[in-house]
Amino acid sequence: MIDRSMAAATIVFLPCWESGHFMSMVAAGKRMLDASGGALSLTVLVMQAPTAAKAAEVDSHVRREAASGLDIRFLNLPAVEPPTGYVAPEEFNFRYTQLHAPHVEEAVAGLSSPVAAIVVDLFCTPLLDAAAELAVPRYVYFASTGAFLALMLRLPAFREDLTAKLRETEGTVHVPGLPPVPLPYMPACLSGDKIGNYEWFEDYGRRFMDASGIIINSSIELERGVLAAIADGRCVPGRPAPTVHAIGPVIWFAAREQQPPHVCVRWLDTQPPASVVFLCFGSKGFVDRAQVGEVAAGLERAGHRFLWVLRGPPAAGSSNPTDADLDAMLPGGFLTRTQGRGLVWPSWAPQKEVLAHPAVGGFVTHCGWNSTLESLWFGVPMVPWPLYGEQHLNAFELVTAMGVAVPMKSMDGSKVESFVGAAELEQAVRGLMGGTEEGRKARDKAAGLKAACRKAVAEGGSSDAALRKLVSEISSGGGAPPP
Ligand SMILES: COc1cc(-c2[o+]c3cc(O)cc([O-])c3cc2O[C@@H]2O[C@H](CO)[C@H](O)[C@H](O)[C@H]2O)cc(OC)c1O
Ligand SMILES: O=c1ccn([C@@H]2O[C@H](COP(=O)(O)OP(=O)(O)O)[C@@H](O)[C@H]2O)c(=O)[nH]1
Repeated sequence: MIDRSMAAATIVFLPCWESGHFMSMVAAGKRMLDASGGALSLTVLVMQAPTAAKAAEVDSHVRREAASGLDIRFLNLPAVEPPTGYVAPEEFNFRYTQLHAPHVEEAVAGLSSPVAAIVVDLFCTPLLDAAAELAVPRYVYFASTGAFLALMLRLPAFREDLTAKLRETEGTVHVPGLPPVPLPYMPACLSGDKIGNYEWFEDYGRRFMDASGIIINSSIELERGVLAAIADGRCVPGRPAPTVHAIGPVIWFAAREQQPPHVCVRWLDTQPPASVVFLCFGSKGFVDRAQVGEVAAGLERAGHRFLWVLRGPPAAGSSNPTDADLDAMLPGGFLTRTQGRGLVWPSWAPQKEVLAHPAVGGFVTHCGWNSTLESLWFGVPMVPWPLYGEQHLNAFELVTAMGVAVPMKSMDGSKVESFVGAAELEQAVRGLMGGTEEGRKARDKAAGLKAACRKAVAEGGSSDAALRKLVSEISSGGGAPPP
């Protein structure tokens, strides 16, 4: 039980430095604060990001959120020396995170408020050990899909089976709650020549079992099958998985009231309802010049209105795309030929405002989970173009389980090609914008999931109920004790 005579108990959050993870977790924390009705505060322990650019991004999030007036404290952890001699980003991330363990212990020991729970990002589970000594409930925040969680939970127990399967070039993998998943839809780090990263990923999955619960940015309505499979113990044989608290969609909106509308929004204001296809590929997405040519030709031939966020390759030492030089990247005459019916935006775009706009009728997306949830929140059907991470699995789920997306030919059946030809983009865009029965069905399904998402987080909805139960569990000190 938490001692009420002391300061409000605090939930300690340990987010990953990637913006999509960091902001998703802070937004979830705000919901937890709100649901606690003042019984809890939030302490965010901020690891210094491994690059200066990422550290600056995190810093700007922290400054903005710290000024929000909510009961959130941000504490910077001391910097650590980045590991060397790693072979994969997953290994780097694991080791870099783990190096923060003593700093986390020290920071938590120094807090003046009692600690009600510790919540770590899905890629920071090495830090669950640091929390073990404190005998408080410890949770994982999972900023991706239930399907990806089901797969990660399966990795340790099915090591032999799965590694053998993943080394093959054809076949399917059983992700409980999903139809059989063709191998090319496995997260990139688990397939082909990257299989050596299996053990790092397996370790993340194994550590999930040490948590008192897993808080996921999803909802029963979006992923009933996989969430039931996890709850029924179909992922880890002989041992129930921790309770999964599906509190999503968690989406964060920036306040822009004081600013004039963005150029993209002003352009959309001049377009007819549901007439524009939006193309945007997340915080990391860019394509090379050859691929740009195919996209341009595909859009020209499809004949629909479009808003295309086109970014340039990252500068040396960075993984973030740069603003694109449109004249250098686009085929000659493209902008003139498509004037009036297309806008190519070379920089960061206000994606949520774009998806919320009535003129937008479809979204060609890299299937990052935040982008996907934003699309569903506004009822916009998608064409998946997965790029990295778990996005191929997300794409499979959107097409096969949710029915809200129209696949490109390059993603049909058992193969996923990353290079997309003009003809297949043209065909998919035509379908998405209502030219095929498949596209019309995807639009209807997306409208249905829009309603379901909003119902889930409204008072009395499934995600709202899960959030309140979670917060009540944490504030009464009654979460399942860590094993
Ligand atoms: C966006 O920037 C980064 C993303 C990742 C990243 O890496 C990754 C690696 C894997 O082997 C498997 C993954 O599943 C995976 C996922 C992943 O993150 C993305 O997170 C987003 C939330 O911000 C979103 O949910 C996307 O769908 C995920 O793909 C790693 C990274 O650096 C370490 C990034 O900069
Ligand atoms: O031009 C852009 C590109 C991305 N985003 C936002 O950045 C996040 C991307 O997160 P996601 O999980 O989809 O992909 P990631 O960038 O992590 O791969 C989402 O909230 C998008 O709305 C945006 O606002 N403008």
